[in-house]
Amino acid sequence: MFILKEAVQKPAYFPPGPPVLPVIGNLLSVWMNLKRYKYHHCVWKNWSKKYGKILGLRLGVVNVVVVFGKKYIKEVLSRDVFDGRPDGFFYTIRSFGKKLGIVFSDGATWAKTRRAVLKHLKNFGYSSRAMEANISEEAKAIVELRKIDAGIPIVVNHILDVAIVNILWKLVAGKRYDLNDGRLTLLCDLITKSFQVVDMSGGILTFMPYLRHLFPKIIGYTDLKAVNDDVYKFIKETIHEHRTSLDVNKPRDLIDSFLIDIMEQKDECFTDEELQVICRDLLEAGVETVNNTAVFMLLHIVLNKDIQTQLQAEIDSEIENRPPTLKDRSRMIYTEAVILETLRISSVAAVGIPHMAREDARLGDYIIRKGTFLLLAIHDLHNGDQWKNPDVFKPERFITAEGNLIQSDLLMPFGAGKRRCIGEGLARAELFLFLTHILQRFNLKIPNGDPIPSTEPIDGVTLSAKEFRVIFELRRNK
Ligand code: HEM
Repeated sequence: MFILKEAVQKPAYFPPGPPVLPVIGNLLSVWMNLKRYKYHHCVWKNWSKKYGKILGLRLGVVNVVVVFGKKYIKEVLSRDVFDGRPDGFFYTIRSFGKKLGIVFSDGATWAKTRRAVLKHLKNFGYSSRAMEANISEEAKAIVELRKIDAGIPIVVNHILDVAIVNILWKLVAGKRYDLNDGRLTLLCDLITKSFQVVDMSGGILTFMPYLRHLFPKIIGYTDLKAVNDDVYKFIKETIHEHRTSLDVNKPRDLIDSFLIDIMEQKDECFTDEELQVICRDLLEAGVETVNNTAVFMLLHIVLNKDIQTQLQAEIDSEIENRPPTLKDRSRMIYTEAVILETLRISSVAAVGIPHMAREDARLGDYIIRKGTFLLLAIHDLHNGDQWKNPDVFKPERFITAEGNLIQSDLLMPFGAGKRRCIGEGLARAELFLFLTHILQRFNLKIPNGDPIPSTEPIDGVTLSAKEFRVIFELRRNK
């Protein structure tokens, strides 16, 4: 086979990486290494052992750099020159072929959109007591539903996702769905499926987009298109309902407020398409991440009986039988440590969300050319040798000898800098309230005869847990 070390000329000072082939670059080696290492983030990690903390890849015709270690990850996250988002087909197919919304846009339009979305979310209760009440209402609904099937084994991977949509959708669209709502459940399943066919680098669809005409199913195009059609049908209907009942003097939620911005032409970037992509960004970024983390959290708890017992002891002594509140967090160090340990060991955003160099810039000893995609090795930062026994789920690593919580700067599940996740506060509040509500009422058990569930994730845009069953057994006197 024709493999030459520098068969394709890499730019001067490009970080070192595996040999590249003409046209496809490293794509063949990625594919072959995936067979061995199973996960994209493990392939990058293995190469970084040989080539260093700033790993240079050529995927198809795109330069991709994977950045390892706290120092360089922080540097990328804090410098404006690296705060772009990739242009590839995978990223823009979800937004009408353009850079719209918050997650995959950049420059001045992104900054304006991010500001406007945060302002509107706050106006409707984001980060307030109303949001807490909203999360608690959903946590109670989850508990009520589990009481019905208490004692019966159930697959837990999707028992939370409609509740998570509801919490966001109340702010975005002023709406709540029944936790068994058929359409919402299907929509969540479709989003999950589409997240599992591609990884965050955008896969073949970004690097060789023309292959979608030849192998649409294999490279994930069929699933992405299906999710596009269904998600936008749902969003367009929701926006239409809002438009037909809009009172410009009484905006009810984010969609109403944005429709008013569009009517008043406050800015040329406020368009109907922009609003649709914002809704999609919030739905996808805010549901899959929280659901996957919460499911991993339940998995670690069901696998570690001692941890479950300690959590329940803390809940019983600090909360007793009243509903949990966010105020309880400051006293519930062990519960908070379990959440941090889950965010560490099961880092669902394994390489963050890709950044892009907006100009040529130096990073370490290398020049990162304008347009280079930057993936951040967050999973490795959270699971590397810098942690003692990183493969062991041990909440105590986040607790000092005096019993205080440790905020480690090696833990960056939500990114950092200007593009830091806008949902961090919401996600942390959801994880706390879901966990405390559930363990206050139930013991979680693996059904007799079921295999011990694996903590090995499913690869994808975000990592997710493989399907497993749990019995929710009502606690005595609860
Ligand atoms: C455990 C849950 C979550 C995790 C682990 C997570 C993680 C992340 C990460 C790593 C980024 C990229 C930061 C960067 O580019 O440097 C991000 C961005 C983002 N997240 Fe989250 N997230 C979570 C929950 C949420 C929620 C609940 C929302 C909904 C409000 C949300 C909305 C967003 C948005 C809109 C962005 C894009 C920000 C931008 O590009 O300016 N996320 N998140």
